[in-house]
Amino acid sequence: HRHKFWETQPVGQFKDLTDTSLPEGPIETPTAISEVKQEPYNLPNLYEWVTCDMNSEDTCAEVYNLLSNNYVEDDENMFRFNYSKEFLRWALHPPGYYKAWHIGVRVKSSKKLVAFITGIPARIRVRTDVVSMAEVNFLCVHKKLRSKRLAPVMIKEVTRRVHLENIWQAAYTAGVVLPTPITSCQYWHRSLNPKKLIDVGFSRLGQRMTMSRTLKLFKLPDSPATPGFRKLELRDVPAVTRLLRAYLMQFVVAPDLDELDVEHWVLPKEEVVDSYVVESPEDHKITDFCSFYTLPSSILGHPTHSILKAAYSYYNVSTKTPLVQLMNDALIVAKQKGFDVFNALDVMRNESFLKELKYGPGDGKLHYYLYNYRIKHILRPSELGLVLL
Ligand SMILES: COc1cccc(CC(=N)NC(=O)c2cccnc2OC2CCNCC2)c1
Repeated sequence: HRHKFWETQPVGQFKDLTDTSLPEGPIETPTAISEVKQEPYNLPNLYEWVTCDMNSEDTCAEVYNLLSNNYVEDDENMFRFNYSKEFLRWALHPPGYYKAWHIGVRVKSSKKLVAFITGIPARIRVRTDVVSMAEVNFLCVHKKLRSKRLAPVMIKEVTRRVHLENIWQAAYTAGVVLPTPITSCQYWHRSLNPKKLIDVGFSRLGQRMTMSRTLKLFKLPDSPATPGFRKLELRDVPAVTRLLRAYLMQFVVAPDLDELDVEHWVLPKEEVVDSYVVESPEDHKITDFCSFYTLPSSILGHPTHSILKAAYSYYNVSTKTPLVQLMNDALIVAKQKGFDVFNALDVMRNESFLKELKYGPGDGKLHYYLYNYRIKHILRPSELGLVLL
């Protein structure tokens, strides 16, 4: 009824939540690859599958335009994610990626791209179990093709192609509740450019607050406070990998990142991802690290502003600098770079700095899911060490 499709899938079902006899781990056992459906699922007649080569400028532009006009909007339909082409190429080309997992649907006659879904390979640890998974993302169906039940067949097709690579689990997020979240995170926003945020309706002037009082409230210093705070460089990757691996061990679910992963995911990339280290002035050791990714949103129907420049907290590790000070330095450099807002989920240890750094709660939740992997108890957001793009 409500979840006609998801009730047919190997995911935690709501009815099983109370059945504590069910073991933690894979729900269905892997099959031989020869057992996996060899041909693509059937699409409605007018449409055909296409593999999207994101290294092709034309294809990347088609994907960009589809997402820019049809991807996720906020609950009030005032903003829509506007992932850049550079960001999409970065997000979809991590070490070991499969081009076949970048799946499009075209109209046979016009060749117009009308739907998209992607997977990338990732090693995700669940407690002590490191599992090869697909991170599924960017599911998008053109606004004019909604309710044609295209999403279920796209999910089945990406699952089939993931199975063909002998991978049987996946991780994904959604703004809606599906069977069954492993955790549900609250998102928070820290104003950097409060005047613009109020102009475009992202924020409202607090009660008993004037604009000048609001500007003062969110004002930040011109430069970071922490001595040794600097941009991450290639030479820092081994040290940051050690720092990050040790830090992520405390969480129940977290990526198992090696140096190549860290180099791909956190080496600074203009307008895509920014990352900073704290190099101790005494002994030049890397003691802390913070990072955020660039995900602008289109502002729908505003007369003078068209883009909201948003930074999203990514991975942050503090071993010497207090996390709150490290994250305030992240706000300072984000403001210097012209971001309007800095977003964070209440995952990992983020709860410890959100209120102190004047984040306000967002009006929605981001739910995390595992495919074909049952966990015994729903996690607290602070037990989650995984940030998806
Ligand atoms: C401000 O523009 C928006 C445009 C579309 C949706 C939303 C609300 C929203 N759904 N936000 C999030 O999902 C979110 C809030 C904080 C941190 N990460 C987030 O989502 C990330 C991770 C999941 N994939 C999308 C980006 C806001």
